[in-house]
Amino acid sequence: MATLLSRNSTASHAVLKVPFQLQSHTLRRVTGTTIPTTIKRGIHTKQRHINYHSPKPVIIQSDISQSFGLSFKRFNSYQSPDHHNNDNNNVPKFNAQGERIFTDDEAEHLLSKLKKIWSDSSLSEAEKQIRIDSVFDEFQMGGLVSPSTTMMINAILTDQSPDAEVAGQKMKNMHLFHDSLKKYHFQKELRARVSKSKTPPPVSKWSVSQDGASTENKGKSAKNESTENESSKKDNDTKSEEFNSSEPQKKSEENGKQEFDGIQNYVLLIVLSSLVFAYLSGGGVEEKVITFQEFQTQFLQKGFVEKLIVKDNSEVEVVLNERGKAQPGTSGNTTYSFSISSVLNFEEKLKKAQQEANMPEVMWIPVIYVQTVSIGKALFQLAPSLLLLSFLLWTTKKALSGGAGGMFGQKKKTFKKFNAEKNVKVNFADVAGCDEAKEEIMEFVKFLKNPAKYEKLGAKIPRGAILSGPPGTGKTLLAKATAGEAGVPFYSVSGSEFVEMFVGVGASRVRDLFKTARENAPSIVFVDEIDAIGKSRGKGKGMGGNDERENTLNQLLVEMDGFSTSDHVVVLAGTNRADVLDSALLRPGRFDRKIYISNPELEGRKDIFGVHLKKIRLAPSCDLDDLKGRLAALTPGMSGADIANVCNEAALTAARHNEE
Ligand SMILES: Nc1ncnc2c1ncn2[C@@H]1O[C@H](COP(=O)(O)OP(=O)(O)OP(=O)(O)O)[C@@H](O)[C@H]1O
Repeated sequence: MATLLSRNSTASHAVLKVPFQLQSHTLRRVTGTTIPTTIKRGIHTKQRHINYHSPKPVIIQSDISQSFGLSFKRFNSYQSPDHHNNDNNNVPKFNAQGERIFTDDEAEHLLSKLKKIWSDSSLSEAEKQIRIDSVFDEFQMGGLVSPSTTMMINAILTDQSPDAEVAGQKMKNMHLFHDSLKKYHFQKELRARVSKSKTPPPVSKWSVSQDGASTENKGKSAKNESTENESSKKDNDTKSEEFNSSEPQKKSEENGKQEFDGIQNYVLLIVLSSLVFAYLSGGGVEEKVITFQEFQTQFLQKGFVEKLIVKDNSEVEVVLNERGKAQPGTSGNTTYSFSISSVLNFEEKLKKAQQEANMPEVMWIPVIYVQTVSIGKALFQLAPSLLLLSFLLWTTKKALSGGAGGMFGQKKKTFKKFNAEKNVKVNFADVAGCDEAKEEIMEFVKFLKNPAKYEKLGAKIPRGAILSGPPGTGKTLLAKATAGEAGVPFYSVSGSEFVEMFVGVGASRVRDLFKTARENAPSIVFVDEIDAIGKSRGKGKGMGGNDERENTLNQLLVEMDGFSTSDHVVVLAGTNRADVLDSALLRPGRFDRKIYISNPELEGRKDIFGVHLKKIRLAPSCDLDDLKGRLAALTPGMSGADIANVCNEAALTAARHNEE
């Protein structure tokens, strides 16, 4: 019989050549009004032939399998269902090749099940496919070019149900059936490959064995291979007669099989490399921005869109279906997106576009709305607040932990680090003159050396002494010599060091100083320039009085009250202005000894010259006693510091004149 219908179509990735041979009762329906137009409009069909009573079998030839590198089951010839099957309707029927054959009722039953799933809008695409897979399993559905598929196509084309009478519905059912079946077999093939890869690999023909088994294996392997090759060859020969383009696929299968065995050891490496590469290259996803018109003409109208994802109401991502992804020029790694000005506007345009494409409402593209939270974007938005918060936390922490230390590059001043001397080398011999002062302060030395002697008698040693007098008279030197004589640690700090711009810092330092002294008792604390903090309180109020200074003084008073005589800490303080000190400081129980050190008299100056002239090199002709007497006579009113300076200047002058 002559060809009933033959038509070339250009738009298809899966080229099908479909000569149909239909049963006579089917052909009667096919030759009616519906079928030819339906066939003409079918996609995926490049060339179709419907042979009326053709002696040749029905052949559907597909290169879909090549597209996926899969081998779908084929059949060689269509034979009558009655040929090898019994008449029991409940028993599935198979042809001579073991392929499933449907009766008309079975095909219609399967179709009705499929239609029910396709039209269930409550299911996602993935859920639909899972249900379809189980239905196909139940019916033992054959491959894309099996008799069962032919019968299903026939059933779709000759569907007499009312819903199939809608214009274009049969064509859509064809598409849906084709897609579903393709996915079903694709999954099946993948599962088969995975299970195959899990089985232990056969002994390689070139594997080395210690015993003779290798030869046998080799022989077996070779035999199997030759058998396989033979059967493969035979199969090829048979197929080459009937399938015009089966050769490339067969080669691909053979090559794939060999390579699969050969490269399975490298799969893990490749997967890992791919993952690393994908990670480094941003997942290998290429993003393409398109216009709405491009989306409409290149994707929507061609039926390549599975769904649309509207992100943040501003961008639409186009998710392609399998056919769309398989199109030349597109790839699974490419995402297409376009921008929208407003969701309403977009919905209107999409609706219009789908109507223009004559898509029935049930087939309209599903649209999903998502709100994406970009970490980078969120961080960018929060950055100013975070920065401000961090700065506040940092400054607060600094102020609390070390006072002002660190905030403007200052480090926390610890008395241990800067003004702590545990082995003081200075003693009273280094302090010349001021014998009265030495006598008075000697009492502290004795107490610190042997406190038990005083405590036994119930005597309370004075807590502290204020050394006052003109600058450079040796107050600090005397305090240090006291520690040296007593052999106790000496902690000294200047009053001005307590005063900082931050509230609470001075008081905190006083606490630290006394804490350290107590921990290392017996010890001597020396506060130089105590007038910096110990001025009478209340003066200067109303003119920006220094509350911080008063806080520091209060803390000093508290600390001096706080330790008992058993703490064995003596507090000495130096000042040039004893008259301005707060009376609270000077009361008994605090600085109850006031030791005045004036500029040295003649004898005192003579002794001081004696101390400092010893440190410099004198001319051999000089008599030290004579010299220091004469110098003392020449320097009335000079302080100890002045005398030390005179001696030093003399040494410098001698050095300048290259004296030896
Ligand atoms: N009596 C002294 N014997 C030996 N050297 C002294 C004497 N008095 C002062 N000097 C010398 O003068 C230097 C300064 O002395 P010191 O710092 O003790 O004076 P001060 O009274 O504490 O001064 P200020 O009141 O300015 O703090 C000492 O390092 C020391 O070399």
